[in-house]
Amino acid sequence: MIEINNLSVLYEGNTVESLSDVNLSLQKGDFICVLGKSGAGKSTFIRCINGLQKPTSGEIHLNGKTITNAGENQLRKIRREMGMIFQHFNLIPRLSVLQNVLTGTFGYRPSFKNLVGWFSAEEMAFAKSVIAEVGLSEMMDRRVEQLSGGQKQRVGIARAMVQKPCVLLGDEPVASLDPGTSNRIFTLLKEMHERLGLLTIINVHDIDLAKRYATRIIALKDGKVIYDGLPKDFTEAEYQETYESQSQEYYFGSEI
Ligand SMILES: Nc1ncnc2c1ncn2[C@@H]1O[C@H](COP(=O)(O)OP(=O)(O)OP(=O)(O)O)[C@@H](O)[C@H]1O
Repeated sequence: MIEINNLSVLYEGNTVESLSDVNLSLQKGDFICVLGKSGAGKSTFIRCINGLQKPTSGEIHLNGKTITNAGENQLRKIRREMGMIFQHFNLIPRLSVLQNVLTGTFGYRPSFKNLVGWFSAEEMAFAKSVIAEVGLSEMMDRRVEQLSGGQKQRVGIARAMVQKPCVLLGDEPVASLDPGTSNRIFTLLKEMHERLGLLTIINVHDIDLAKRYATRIIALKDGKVIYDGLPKDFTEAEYQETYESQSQEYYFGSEI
């Protein structure tokens, strides 16, 4: 589904690459958690996949279409297929839940319709059904600035789902949320992932979440892939290599 060949990124002014010769084949059905310590290249990786960051060299293909050298028009079409959720939600605070979710349809609409804010009955009905799926039907008309962090991320997920994506990308989507809320958001993401047969790729700092929900873990270190495999095989040795420190479990035993 997504093929990544020899991907490297050297930001202007840097002497060290932020991604270095990354080669991966990512398949429909993979629920991938990308791990790595701060600065390892996780955000750069996600930003390359959705075309926000041009690589210095290498290519990314989504279902045969090249993302990395696509022009604006082509990129817009490709981006429709990729829903994205963010750490800080990237919602419009003064707009309602429904209005925010409807912005997810913009990639499919002629721009004059976006300007006048006209939505078809079908678009409205679909947006409302997705809002129901994320459990926010009661709050449809509430401004998002009045919601909790977990509720805001549910709006973010609904906005991504309204795009009818085949790929869901998340750049630290639970980093601002408490552990219980993070778990509920991951449960929702996994349910959507399975029901819609997505490829899901999420950057996360929480190794427990990755081990509980991912079907595949990719670990980055200094811009290189140092682990690509099953969560169960990501053990203390892999943890230490990724984070250059020992896990809490190692210090306290497996009872914590
Ligand atoms: N726009 C930029 N210009 C220059 N260097 C950058 C830029 N964006 C990121 N970098 C550098 O690239 C490296 C990887 O950054 P990136 O944000 O991808 O890491 P990360 O793993 O997502 O980190 P974090 O977990 O802290 O978000 C870092 O050394 C960072 O300083």
